Amino acid sequence: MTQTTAAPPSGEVRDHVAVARDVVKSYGAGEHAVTALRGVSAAFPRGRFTAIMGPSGSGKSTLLHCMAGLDTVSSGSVLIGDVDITKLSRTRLTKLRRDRLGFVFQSFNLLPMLTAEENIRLTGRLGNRRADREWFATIVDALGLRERLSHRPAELSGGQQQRVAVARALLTRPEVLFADEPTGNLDSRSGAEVLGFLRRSVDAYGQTVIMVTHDPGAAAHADRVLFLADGAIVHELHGPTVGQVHGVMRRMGG
Ligand SMILES: Nc1ncnc2c1ncn2[C@@H]1O[C@H](COP(=O)(O)OP(=O)(O)OP(=O)(O)O)[C@@H](O)[C@H]1O
Repeated sequence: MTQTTAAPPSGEVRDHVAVARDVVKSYGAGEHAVTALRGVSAAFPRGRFTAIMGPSGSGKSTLLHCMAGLDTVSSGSVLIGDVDITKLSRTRLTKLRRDRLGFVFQSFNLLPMLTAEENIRLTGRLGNRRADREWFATIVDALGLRERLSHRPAELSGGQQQRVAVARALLTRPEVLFADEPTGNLDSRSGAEVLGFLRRSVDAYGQTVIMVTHDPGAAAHADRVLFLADGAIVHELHGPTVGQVHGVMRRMGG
């Protein structure tokens, strides 16, 4: 197995909540085959915010989906904690996703007939213990949703709907929150609110966040930015500024 500097030796896996090892992903077969990931290795530290950037078609969403068990890999492995999810049966993978991972997508994916509160509680796995009630209240207040809990999605702005989706994703205290273009459908002010909350969830609650974005301003909220080009990680920034992210994207032609 080839290993890049981005992947830790196996003894260090416990410090990384998610690890990709030499992940290859091809779609289709024969002359129509497209290789979206060409042996990507990357480790995602616990309690850190990582952004994934790169030109359109570089493999960002494919990497996120493979890391989150939403898509299969062609070869290589993906660890969540110490579990290689590429080896799990479909049933066990579904359970792991439900129990240990959270998801936020560009489209908010709320159920239109349910209120904001019902959408947030949708996973149905929050008990009525005091700690659970307090966590629900903490998230709702931090996201400014207290006055909106009885509203249906159609009665909420895009930014409010995405905040409901973020609340739903965080309610189960996932080991990793995966976000695919979470601000892609939002105006810049609503986007900044959602990003500010993701940042606070990392700083205040130790949340691990892995986010795909096109937006250098969004990526600058992260602790680290990985840059993909043509299915491979080609650059990495720590403590990125908007200007630095722009600079790398410009050099990549993105
Ligand atoms: N289901 C699929 N079937 C066939 N090819 C696919 C599929 N999904 C992605 N691809 C291809 O894999 C490559 C990487 O796609 P991916 O969506 O991961 O890129 P991306 O960097 O997220 O792009 P964008 O920024 O435009 O969303 C592209 O060439 C894309 O056309």
